[in-house]
Amino acid sequence: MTAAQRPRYTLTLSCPDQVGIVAAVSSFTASFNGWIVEAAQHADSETGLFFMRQEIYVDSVPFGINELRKRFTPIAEQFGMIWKIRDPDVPHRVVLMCSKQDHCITDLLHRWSTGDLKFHLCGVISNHNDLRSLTEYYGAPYHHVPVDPKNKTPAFTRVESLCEEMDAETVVLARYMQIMPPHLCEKYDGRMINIHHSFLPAFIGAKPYHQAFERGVKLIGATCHYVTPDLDAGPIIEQDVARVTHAQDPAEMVRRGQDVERLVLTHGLRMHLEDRVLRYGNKTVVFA
Ligand SMILES: Nc1nc2c(c(=O)[nH]1)N[C@@H](CN(C=O)c1ccc(C(=O)N[C@@H](CCC(=O)O)C(=O)O)cc1)CN2
Repeated sequence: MTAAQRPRYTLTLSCPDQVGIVAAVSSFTASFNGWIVEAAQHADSETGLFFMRQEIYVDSVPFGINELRKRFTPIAEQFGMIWKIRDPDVPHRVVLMCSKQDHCITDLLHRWSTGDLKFHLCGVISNHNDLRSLTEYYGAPYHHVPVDPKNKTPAFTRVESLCEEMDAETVVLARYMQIMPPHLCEKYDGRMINIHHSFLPAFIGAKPYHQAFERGVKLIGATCHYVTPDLDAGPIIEQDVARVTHAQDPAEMVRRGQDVERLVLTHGLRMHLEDRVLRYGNKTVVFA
């Protein structure tokens, strides 16, 4: 087994900044000869918040994860931490959502099938049937939930019950082209991820490439962000851009943009799955 394959606990925390946090957490780990293989921290001067992420070899901890959490609790309480220790033996349960565009979900399904992206795929939900055969090729359950534009409530009630039945921890909108109702955004706050096909905050809403063409931009892009009730305004996880010129029409912009979208979504999901994204307000710390 290589070092990279050696299982790790992931500890993430945020708390009011003060002297002694790193010392306290690191001394805690050292007190039982815990082996820290990765550590990162950020002190945000604007909010006075402190963020930390540590990876600790599981086999260096002489007791189980429940005992580890129990022993860490007094330190967390001392510093007023919001914290989590993730068990690598418990796979991250993910539901993917899509509409008709296949470039993002194809990339996610392939990377899931090869183990490049490590998560438990609970299933795929779509408002169209176009991507059923693709999904079933990968052996994943496909749930067609059509959306009636005149009354969307039944569809999103079904989406919510499916996500509950599948015990979804994270929901990924892989070019799912419906606006999620506020109650679902709140229920999956910080656990619903979208790929928007523009370099936000430019060109929110529908048809951003056409908006970009009309504006004559020289860069197009994609943004992976957490979903909030405010459309395409949630905390940003990852972004990237690609060059365009006067010579590209909207169709070519879409083609070039799709390569950016799929990589931005994959990278953003990877950061989320590895607990590298810590959210505060409408911003994030990403310990890439
Ligand atoms: N509550 C939120 N829902 C969604 C977000 C979000 O940030 N908050 N991101 C969008 C994705 N998106 C652009 O990336 C987007 C999708 C759909 C629409 C839209 O106007 N859809 C129409 C229906 C279009 C159709 O039927 O084809 C609508 O919902 O009325 C705008 C932006 C995903 N959802």
